[in-house]
Order: sequence, then structure tokens, then C-alpha cells
Amino acid sequence: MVKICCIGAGYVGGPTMAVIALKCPEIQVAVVDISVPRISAWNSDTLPIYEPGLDEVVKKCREKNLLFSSDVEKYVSEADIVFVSVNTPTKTQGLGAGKAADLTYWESAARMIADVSKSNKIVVEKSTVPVKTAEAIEKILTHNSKGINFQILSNPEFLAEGTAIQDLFEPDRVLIGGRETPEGQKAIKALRDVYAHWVPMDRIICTNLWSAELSKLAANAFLAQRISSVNAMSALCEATGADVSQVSHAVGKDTRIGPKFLNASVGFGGSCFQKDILNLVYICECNGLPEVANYWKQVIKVNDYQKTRFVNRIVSSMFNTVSGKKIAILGFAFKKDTGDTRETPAIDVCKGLLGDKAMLSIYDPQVSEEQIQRDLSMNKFDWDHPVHLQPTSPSSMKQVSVVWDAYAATKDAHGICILTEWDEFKTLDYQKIYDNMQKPAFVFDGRNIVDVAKLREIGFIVYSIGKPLDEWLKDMPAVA
Ligand SMILES: NC(=O)C1=CN([C@@H]2O[C@H](COP(=O)(O)OP(=O)(O)OC[C@H]3O[C@@H](n4cnc5c(N)ncnc54)[C@H](O)[C@@H]3O)[C@@H](O)[C@H]2O)C=CC1
Ligand SMILES: O=C(O)[C@H]1O[C@H](OP(=O)(O)OP(=O)(O)OC[C@H]2O[C@@H](n3ccc(=O)[nH]c3=O)[C@H](O)[C@@H]2O)[C@H](O)[C@@H](O)[C@@H]1O
Repeated sequence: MVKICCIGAGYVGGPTMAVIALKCPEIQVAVVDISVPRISAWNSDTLPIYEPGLDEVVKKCREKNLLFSSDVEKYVSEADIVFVSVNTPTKTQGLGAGKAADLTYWESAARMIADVSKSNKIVVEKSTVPVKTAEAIEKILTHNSKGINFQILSNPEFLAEGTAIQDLFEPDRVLIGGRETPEGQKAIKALRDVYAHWVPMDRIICTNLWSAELSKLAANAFLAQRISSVNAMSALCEATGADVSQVSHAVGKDTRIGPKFLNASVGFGGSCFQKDILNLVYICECNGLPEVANYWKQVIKVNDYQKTRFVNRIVSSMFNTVSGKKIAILGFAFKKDTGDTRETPAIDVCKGLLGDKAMLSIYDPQVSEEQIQRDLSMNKFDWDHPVHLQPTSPSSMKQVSVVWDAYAATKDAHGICILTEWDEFKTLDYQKIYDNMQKPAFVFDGRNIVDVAKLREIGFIVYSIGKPLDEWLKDMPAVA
């Protein structure tokens, strides 16, 4: 019986392994992590991450062929295939700080694999890593290998949060990169056989190691670039009276461009787009390609510009100050259907408003008060390190209150900012909300989900990204 072990029980390791266990009943799957609370949560009724459909898959397989454990070494030593799905955040200190990937967690996992292994293993890079990482990992594994054969594969993950289970059930493609030697090809085949349980063969792409590693960074860079492109257009739409939704629709109808990922927003968030592009930029610089590096850097600059522009719109509309004013923040997660707040644009928008001394009342259906307080008190980049390495009791901020209902958040507020596109925000009773707010009452929709005409009819002054401007906003400066 094939035994799989995955190091890292996070957003990728947990759902990916649960789906492998479901689709391959004859394979034993162990998911291990150094975080004991995280493992306990995987073994409980309240899983550590919110992901539609995940509970059902985990409950079907747990105690059959899927287990979660903090006994990392035991399950690694017994496995035939070891996936490594640990964090690869942006380095915060030293060489390459602010850009390069921090491979500390990866390296310690690789050293541990080398130490505890007694049999041949296939080691799979599931984490997103810089191109050529497999070479370094190979060196660590083979340095003291006691005659054990390790084959390294790159098998990057393309799931998106909020749709992880659906993405894993029906992936656009599975990518497997390996050495072009007979042993490397044999390892590729072994992993391909696992996915072939449910993924059609023509969707399993096999390449060399470096192509697989680089394709992951490239895919995220292309996706983020589309969002920055449409967000750049949104600024031009506001200046000219064009409507960004109409422009996206018209542009996306071209089959060469396609309709997906063209929604203008307050900016992209999530743990990966920014970190992976920064990483790509660093690799380009290290390879003597400054023009290529600058090209990709621009995607992040436009994203930062979009967030700053949004904050400036709010402040300038509200008589150039939000000091002491209550602003309701609806949504804190980086997108709907997840409780994940890593690199969420809400952090930057809230920090911008707090810098102008606003009083914030925040509501998100899936994010806890502790998480919000921690995010707002932490430095940029720190929040992608494992939970157990983050400060346990962040000093809570007096200007911030977290409530459990959109109506409580908006009561007596001067303005509302919609920062996550949760479905429930589309169907709120905006008349009731308006009646309970200070006047003039403002709505700043960072996700283009409200019916602008209807809200204006109620009496709101509405700003919606990339849409024709409210009379109120027309003569106000809004540049970043
Ligand atoms: N979150 C996402 O949607 C996607 C993430 N990725 C990539 O997958 C990787 C993992 O990301 P997430 O699952 O989001 O991170 P995560 O933070 O949710 O999970 C990583 C886990 O690894 C554990 N860990 C760290 N070092 C360890 C060690 N030495 N031994 C055992 N456990 C260890 C941490 O405690 C943590 O629970 C990253 O490289 C990321 O770029 C790729 C595709 C999608
Ligand atoms: O490597 C990763 O971590 C993953 O990163 C993204 O997935 P994810 O960040 O979970 O979510 P996305 O749906 O890509 O959204 C990212 C951000 O872009 C924003 N976005 C997305 C689409 C759009 O049209 N406009 C827009 O502003 C979202 O609101 C969100 O803040 C990619 O979509 C995945 O393929 C990839 O595996």
C-alpha cells in the first residue's frame, strides 16, 4: 500500500491531502504539522480553515485513510511520497529582505526528512518556491543520505481559496516536474498515477523541474497582472466617465482575452500574489534582468496605488478628514468564502483610515476579533509566518471595534466601506442602514457589489470603483 505524508497542514496541505484520500481509498494519507493546535483542530468538529465543502470531504476520510498528527517524524519516515507544503513567506530580514522567499521552513523540513528517512522516497515540492529550489533541496537531502535515494518533484498547487475543493476535484491542470533521468521519470509516473485516479490524463502536464517551478510563479504573476490592468483602467474610467464593468465585459468578450479575472477591486490580496511576484522580481534581479524585474514590479505598484487611491477617495469625500468619525468596514477577509486575512487589502485600507484617526467598526462573517486586532497591529509581511510564530496577545487598538453584525457596524456611522464581496452584503436592508447613519451618509464600494442607483435613490453618496462618479465626488481630488 502506498503511503503519503504531507508536511504542513495549512490551506494547501489540508484540502489537497483530504481530496487525495477521498479519491484514492487504497492510499494511506498522513498530514503532519509542528503546530499542535492546528492538528487538534483538524481532528475536531471545527476545522482550522473555512473552505466550502471541506468538512464533508474530511469527515468522509478521517479515521479511514486520512489522519492528522503532530508526530512529524514518524509519518515522514514511513512514507513513500512526502509532500512539503510549508510556508514560503517573503523574507523580512537580511539578504533579499522584502523580496526573496524565506525558505527557512522548507529547509528545516528537508533536513528533518534527511535525518529520519530509512527508505527511498519521492519528495514533492507543493509549496510555491523560487525556480531552482529543487537543486538546493536535493543537496540537503543527499548530503547525508545513508545510501537512500531521494527523487525530487515539483508539483505546484493552483487551487484558489474559497473554491479549493472544486478546484481540486476538477483542476484545469496538474503540473509535475522532475529530473529527465530514468529515476526522475519513474518518480513522475508514480505521482501521475496518484492524480490519474480522478484527473484526466490530458490534464496532467509533465515537464522538467525548472519549468514546473517557474510556471507556478508565472501563473500567479499573469493572474495578478490582469487585476492590476483592470484596476489601472478603473482609475481612467473614473476620470473619463466610462464604466469599468462595461469595459471589462467588452474586453473579455474577445476569446483571446477571456472574461475571467477582470473584476476591478480595491486591490488584490491573499498570501500569494504579492509574495510570488516579489520573489519573481528578486529572481530576475539576481539573474541580471532588471527590465524584466521592473515590468513585474509594476503589478504590485498599481495594486498599492489602488488601495491608496481608495483611502484618499474616502477621506477627500468626507470633507478631507475622518478624524473621530465612525467608519463601518464590511468585510475583512481577502475575498469571500474564506476566513483568511493574509495580505488582505482591508489591512492597508484600515491602516490608512486609522492614520487619519478614524474610528473603525469592523464586521466580517468569518474573521475573529483577535485576528483583526493582530493584523492591524503587525508589520507588513509578518502575517504570512506560521500562526504559532505570531504574537499571541496583540495589543488591541482603541480606535477599532469588531462586531458580529453589519447593522451594528453601520449604526451611527458616517460612512461604510465594503472591502470583501460577501454575498450577504448584497442583500442588506440599506434603507434601514441609511436611517441609522449620520448624514450625509457615504458608501465606498471596493468590490462593486451594491446597486449604485438604488443606494443613491435612498440618499447615500456612493463611490464604486471605476464607475461614473457621484456629483458629490466629481470635483474632489482622488489621486494617490
Ligand atoms: N493558500 C493558498 O491558496 C495557496 C498556497 N500555495 C503555497 O503553498 C504553501 C503553503 O501555503 P499555505 O498552506 O497557505 O500555508 P499555511 O500557513 O496555511 O500552512 C503551512 C503550514 O506549515 C507548517 N509548517 C511550517 N514549517 C513546518 C515544519 N518544518 N514542519 C511541519 N510543519 C511546518 C505551519 O505550521 C503551517 O501550519 C506556500 O508556499 C504557498 O505559497 C500554493 C497555492 C495556493
Ligand atoms: O498561489 C496561490 O496562493 C493561489 O493564488 C490565487 O488564489 P487566491 O489568492 O486564493 O484567490 P484569487 O481568487 O486568485 O483572488 C486573489 C485576490 O484577487 C482579487 N481579485 C480576483 C479576481 C478579480 O477579477 N479581481 C480581484 O480583485 C480577489 O478578491 C483576491 O483579493 C490563484 O487564483 C490560485 O490559482 C493560486 O493557486
